[in-house]
This record gives sequence, structure tokens and C-alpha cells, in this order.
Amino acid sequence: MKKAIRYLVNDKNLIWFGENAFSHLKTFIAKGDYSSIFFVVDENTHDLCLPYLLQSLGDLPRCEVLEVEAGEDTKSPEVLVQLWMVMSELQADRHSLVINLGGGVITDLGGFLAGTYMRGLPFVNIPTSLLAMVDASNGGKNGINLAHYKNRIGLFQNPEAVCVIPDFLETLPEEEVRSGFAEMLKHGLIADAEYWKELIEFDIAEEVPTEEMIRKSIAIKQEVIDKDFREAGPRKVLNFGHTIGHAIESLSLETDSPLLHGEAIALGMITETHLSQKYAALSDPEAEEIRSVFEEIYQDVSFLAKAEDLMEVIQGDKKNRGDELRFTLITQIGNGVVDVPVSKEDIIEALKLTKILA
Ligand SMILES: O=C(O)C(=O)C[C@@H](O)[C@H](O)[C@H](O)COP(=O)(O)O
Repeated sequence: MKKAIRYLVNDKNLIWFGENAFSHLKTFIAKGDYSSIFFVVDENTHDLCLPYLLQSLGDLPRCEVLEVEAGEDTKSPEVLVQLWMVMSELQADRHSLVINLGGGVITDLGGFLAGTYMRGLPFVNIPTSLLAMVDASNGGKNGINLAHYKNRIGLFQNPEAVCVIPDFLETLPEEEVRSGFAEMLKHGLIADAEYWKELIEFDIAEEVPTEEMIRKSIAIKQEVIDKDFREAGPRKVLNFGHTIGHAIESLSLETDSPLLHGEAIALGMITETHLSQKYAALSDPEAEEIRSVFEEIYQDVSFLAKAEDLMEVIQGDKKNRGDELRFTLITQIGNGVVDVPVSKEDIIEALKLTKILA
């Protein structure tokens, strides 16, 4: 394993990488003089990661473990209310620290739990999936789903620190790694053509991304967020593929075979590449290249839905304004553009081209 590097993301938010990350966390906890620590985990991270974390942290203030079921359904108001109740019964106070140990569901839910309890407790994210390492655990978006709208309720609040331990990836199922890889490909598409090239030469079916690649994705995301933490404008570029992707993901959650977030976003990016050709002057050769990359990596991923069901969710997307459906698109590989109004007819046409319509 490589030496950990303490990496300042902004004046509040620290990211520690690698094997010494937990010793930095230990020092951070000691300095914070917390009254108690609440670990938010799912059944997998409870069994596979928490024992290692607790052993590494050694003596701690009073600790409580809040375990929720793995899976996107857990990001719900019902689960959140239960967690608020348990925190209250266990007398979490303003001096408590929340540590979220898990994938994107845990960091989104746990961040929202911490950010709302007693108007906001400090929290630390320890992402255990690739998706959470390169995306969900950093950037300060926390939240839960409401009905079939993804992240409809939430807040912007940075974690105090993030511990990225790439070794956790070795234990992940292949499809989980591939799901996180979709967000890395997105980072190349919206901001860095060189990185895109590097990623498409990487064999994600055979290897897990390196620490350098993870750092690169985090740095791209952070550069965007530094300009626009609350997503008034430029941050929306990080949402490429997500208008369609979230609609697909939400509807798939209502079926017996839900897609992983990154799988749905991959389908979203294919569809939004069609829209980028029409609305953002993306060239035909680049559009072909993008689609062939996704179609190769995610060749077994498909989803069918009715146009009206997808449109209902798309119409509720956070980036829209009034009746105007606004998308993040790409003008060329390495450059995204935000707030592009798109017609309903063209969205349906793009969904047809991606073979999503039942
Ligand atoms: O951090 C952001 O901003 C993003 O849009 C990154 C997305 O990859 C991520 O999935 C995010 O949680 C989506 O947020 P939402 O606002 O579309 O719910």
C-alpha cells in the first residue's frame, strides 16, 4: 500500500488517502474531544469494514453503531425518521461525531442525518465503494429520495474529512466497481479529454482503478465545486447523464431487478450524448466514440420503460426551471455545458435511439 497523503480539499474538508488515513482520523477524533461517536453502516460494512476501523482507531469515546439495510431503498424518509429517533434515544448531542462507513447510500443518508440532527453535527465519510470514493463522499451533497425522485430532500454540507482507502475496492463485486467507473468516465467527458483517453484504455473488467485515477476524479469534481458549492450554475456540469439516468434508476428501483446507480447513469450518458449532438454541437465521431465505450463496458445493462413514466420523473428533475426541461450536455469530449433547454419530443427520440422505450 502507498503512503497516505494528507490532502486539503478546501478550508474545512480534508481527504486522507491510503493506509495512514485512519491514524489521521484517530488524531482528528482526539483533537475534537467528542462526547460520542455514531457509526452509520449497512450489514456489509458492519461485518467487513467496521471491525478493522475500530481496531485501527483504538480508544474512543462512547460509540454507537446505527446499522441500516444495504440498498437504495434505505435512502428514505422512513429510515431517516428511525435514525433520528435512535440518535435521540441514545442521547446524541451537539458534541457527537457521525462517521459514515459505506457506499453512496450510507454517505448520502448519514450526511443528511448528521446535517439535520440538532441543526447539524460534524461528520466524516469513509467511502467503501468506488462510486462513493470518486463521487458521493465528497462535494457536500447529502440527501434522501422522495417517492420516485432521487435526492429530492437534502442539504449541502461538507464532511469534516473523508478517508479514501482504495484497498477496500478489492473486496467489491465487479459490477459495483463498474458502476463507480461510470462516474469517472463522466469526469473525463465533462472536464478532461486526456483523462477520458486514459480511462477508455483501462480494462475495468480486469482491474480496479488506481489511487492516482481516484485522486484525479476527486480533483476534477473538487475543481468544479470550488466555483459553485450550492449548484447555482457551473456545478450542474457534474450532472451529465443524470436527468435521464436518475429517471431510469428510479423506475428500475420499482422492479425486481434494480440497476446500480452507475449503470443507470451510463444509459443516461448514452441518451444525453444523442441530445448533445442535437443541442450542443457534439461532433458525430465523438458521439460515436462515447456511445461505443459505454455500450462495450455496460453491454449487459438494459432497461425498458414507458415514455410517459420516464417523462414524469424527468419533469421533476432539480435542474429544470418551470416547464423548461434543462439538461447538462457536452459540446466535445472534455467540455460540459449547463442549462440547455431541450424539447420533450427530442428527449423521447433520444430515449428511442438508446432503446429504452417499451
Ligand atoms: O456532486 C454533484 O453535484 C453531482 O451532480 C454528482 C452526481 O454524480 C451525484 O450523483 C449527485 O448526487 C447527484 O445529485 P443530484 O443533485 O442530481 O441529486
